[in-house]
Amino acid sequence: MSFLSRCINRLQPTVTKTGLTAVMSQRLCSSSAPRVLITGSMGQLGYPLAKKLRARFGNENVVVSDIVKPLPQVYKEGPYVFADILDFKNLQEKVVAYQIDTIIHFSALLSAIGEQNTPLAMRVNIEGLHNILEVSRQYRLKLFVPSTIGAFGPDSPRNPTPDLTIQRPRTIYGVSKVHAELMGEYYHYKFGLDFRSLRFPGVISADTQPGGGTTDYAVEMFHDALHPNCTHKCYLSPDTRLPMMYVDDTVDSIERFVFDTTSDQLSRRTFNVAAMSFTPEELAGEIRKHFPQFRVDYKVDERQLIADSWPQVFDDSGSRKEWGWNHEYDMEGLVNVMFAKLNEIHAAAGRTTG
Ligand SMILES: NC(=O)c1ccc[n+]([C@@H]2O[C@H](COP(=O)([O-])OP(=O)(O)OC[C@H]3O[C@@H](n4cnc5c(N)ncnc54)[C@H](O)[C@@H]3O)[C@@H](O)[C@H]2O)c1
Ligand SMILES: C[C@@H](O)[C@H](N)C(=O)O
Repeated sequence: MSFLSRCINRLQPTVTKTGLTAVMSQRLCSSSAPRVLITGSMGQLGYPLAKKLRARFGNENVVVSDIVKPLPQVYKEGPYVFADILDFKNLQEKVVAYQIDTIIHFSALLSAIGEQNTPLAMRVNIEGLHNILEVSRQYRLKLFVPSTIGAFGPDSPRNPTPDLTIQRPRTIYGVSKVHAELMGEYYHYKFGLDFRSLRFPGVISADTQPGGGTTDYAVEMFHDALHPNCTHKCYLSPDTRLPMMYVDDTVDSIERFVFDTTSDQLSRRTFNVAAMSFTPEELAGEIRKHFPQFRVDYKVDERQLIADSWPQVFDDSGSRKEWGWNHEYDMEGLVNVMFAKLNEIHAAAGRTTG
């Protein structure tokens, strides 16, 4: 029996004619390293994750995609492709051409920007997710879709917020993320899709900027502390407590959860992950240990209402127990690493800081 016939014989009888080709090509191409497609990879999380996965699986095995034109260096590091998640055929083509077996789906409009353009947020976060789920079902891919603290709302317990509780968010971002969690779980139980999701706190990073979230103030504070004025204008009140995480922990959690955890370790498909929680005033206090002259002027705006409906402290005991999650950075570690990284970036650009 030829290799090809053996592959065809192993196909499940329920697969349709179109699906047959998809599964066949998937099996013929399987090798030890996964073939990963990251959508929305030019945002805050995508590029750091791509770097980490490429170091482990090889540059060619991690295809980064977005709808934006990146800096020239991105093209030199490995495959970068245009993938609009609203274009189903375009997604199918990328999955087939690059022999993809895993999608990390990052494309989204975040909480604050989503409120400014609800129709677009619905298209990208809901219609786009439907395309990603369908392409993953059709080609039998593993699928990771991040969720967020924003998937909870004012009726949820806020301190701590457990994995399973009331979820009635009041932003289109939160509604679309609850939808993603439920649809992914439905595809898992109905079609056997290996869907996984982690709910992240606000992510803080030095070399990539956030894209319109409610937690962005925490990133901006670091940049402002290094500015000659050493002043930050904060759109949240001084005592607004929110869960936060350093980007290296975020990337580690995804790597471990998606690539080092087997399905039978998991009792469900969606988990909270946490690292620390702080208020603007507490972060400013930690920053003042490095820059004693650092000042914060508070002028709250509409993002306060969003923050007031979100968890203050996230209970991630499920992740710690079931798949061994453990964070590395607390608030002090975060502040140290952020200033070390930002100083490197400024030095490389020939700028002085402070
Ligand atoms: N950054 C955080 O604090 C945080 C926290 C929790 C969850 N998340 C989730 O993680 C994911 C990534 O977040 P991020 O901070 O990198 O977001 P981001 O806003 O920085 O990046 C999103 C990317 O999606 C792309 N995009 C928009 N429309 C698209 C389309 N039609 N097709 C393809 N790509 C499109 C954008 O060009 C952008 O590069 C999101 O799903 C977000 O909800 C992020
Ligand atoms: C929390 C997270 O989902 C994102 N940083 C936002 O604020 O929208």
